[in-house]
Amino acid sequence: MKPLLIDGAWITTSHAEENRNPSNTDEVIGLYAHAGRAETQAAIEAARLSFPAWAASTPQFRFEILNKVADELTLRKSEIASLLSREEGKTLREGLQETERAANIFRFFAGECLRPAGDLIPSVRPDVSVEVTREPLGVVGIVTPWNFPLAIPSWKIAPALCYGNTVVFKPAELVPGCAWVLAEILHGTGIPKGVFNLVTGKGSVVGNTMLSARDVEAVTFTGSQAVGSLVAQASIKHMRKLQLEMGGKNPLVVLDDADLDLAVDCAVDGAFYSTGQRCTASSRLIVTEGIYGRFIEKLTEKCRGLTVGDALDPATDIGPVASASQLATDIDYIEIARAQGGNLRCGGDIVKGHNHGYFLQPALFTDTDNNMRINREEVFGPVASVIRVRDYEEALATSNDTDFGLCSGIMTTSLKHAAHFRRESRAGMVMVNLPTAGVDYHVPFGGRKASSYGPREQGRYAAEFFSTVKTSYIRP
Ligand SMILES: NC(=O)C1=CN([C@@H]2O[C@H](COP(=O)(O)OP(=O)(O)OC[C@H]3O[C@@H](n4cnc5c(N)ncnc54)[C@H](OP(=O)(O)O)[C@@H]3O)[C@@H](O)[C@H]2O)C=CC1
Ligand SMILES: O=C(O)CCC(=O)C(=O)O
Repeated sequence: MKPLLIDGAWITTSHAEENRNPSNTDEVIGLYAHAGRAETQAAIEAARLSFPAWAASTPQFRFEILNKVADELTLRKSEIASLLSREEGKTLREGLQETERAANIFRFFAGECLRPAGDLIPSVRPDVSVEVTREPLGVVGIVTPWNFPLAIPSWKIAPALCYGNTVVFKPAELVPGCAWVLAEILHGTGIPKGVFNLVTGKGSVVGNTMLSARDVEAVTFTGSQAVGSLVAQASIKHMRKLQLEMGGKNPLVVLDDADLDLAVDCAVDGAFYSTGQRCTASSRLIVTEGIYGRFIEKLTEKCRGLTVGDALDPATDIGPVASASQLATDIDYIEIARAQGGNLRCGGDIVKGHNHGYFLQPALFTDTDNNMRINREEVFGPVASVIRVRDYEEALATSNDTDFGLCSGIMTTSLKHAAHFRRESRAGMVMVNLPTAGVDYHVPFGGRKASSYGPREQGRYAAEFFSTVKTSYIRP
């Protein structure tokens, strides 16, 4: 059994669960301890007790710890990427990219430990100066989803530790393996005991215990809207600092003047790579009349050419869906879209001959309108739909007509339209002539409306969530 990490010690439990490879469900990857209430409370207590010393540690010490994690992730990237692909179903190429991204995130925040923070401001009063400093929050609870089992934990754990907080980390039940490797690496750096704690287990047990604990000063969560709102309700009782990253229904607008090949490539990448299981996925393709026919033809041809298969097979373009329940959700939405009048142009079938994995041929719908459920609700699978519009104005209005606001994109050679879209799109991130998915690791990440709540993640903006500001008035 792979144990929990609490207060610097590996702890086994009376209950453990196995995880399996979604490319081949006969393959058991490992057996992982499931924490109960008592273990979760012990992890929170360890994080509370270790906080003062970690908060007071030198930036150089924290820099060295985070840098060692980056080095180790880089050194072990092939092994870790292969585990990621076996556990979550991303292709090996995508697994390697995610592992490199995690290493870069730790390296970035190692550097952040050493960068100046704060301001010295003259007061409006004579002989007084104002010093604005940043301080850590305390114990931070980290709750993550399964779709980026290494990168999302990294972009929460690295800044939490960088700014002097201690951590209790609860990964998604589906992907304990990547979380465990991250814990093993952190432990191996010589990080003081209790500063980083791993509690694998159920959201309803570990997550709930974390949310009801007074000593958890802040919670950062990525996952579904349904669980996000539970996290918010539980946290508000404690007036706890909160950061939520939830779903998206991201539009990719394709205008008449777009480079056709580039538009098709970006649509395929954004909609279907990583099996469409990205909150930044381009699930709504909004296409103007003049390019519609040519775009659909090329896109359909390209979709038909995608190879769905085992995540570790180098010939695979699209790995399996991550779980049986996600596959059932995808199939449900395909049926709903059909029933509401969508035309299933290609894909949408379970791939034959792969009985031991969750393989779905990417589904492309045409003849949909923005009011259909397929265009209003997040599917989180390899399912995309095309909405035909008259012109740029209708495309912009349609792209903004959504409850979500994570990411948006436009394919055009018109500087005027690109600039207007960048300004008027009501999303946290805007892409011009790029897929909506696939973001940099050193710049702010997050959205608007139902997609996100609280300060942005990643880059220097992460300081807004993971630290608090103190304003001191000083008369010598
Ligand atoms: N905007 C974004 O950045 C992203 C959004 N998502 C969204 O996440 C969804 C898929 O991820 P998924 O992991 O299934 O999402 P969930 O919301 O089901 O789970 C996210 C995390 O919350 C935990 N959790 C579940 N119940 C509770 C609870 N009562 N209290 C505290 N924690 C709990 C889960 O644990 P357990 O696994 O044990 O249930 C998991 O660790 C998609 O629908 C997508 O919309 C995903 C990735 C990124
Ligand atoms: O598109 C990306 O690079 C990031 C996506 C993401 O964070 C997510 O799907 O959870």
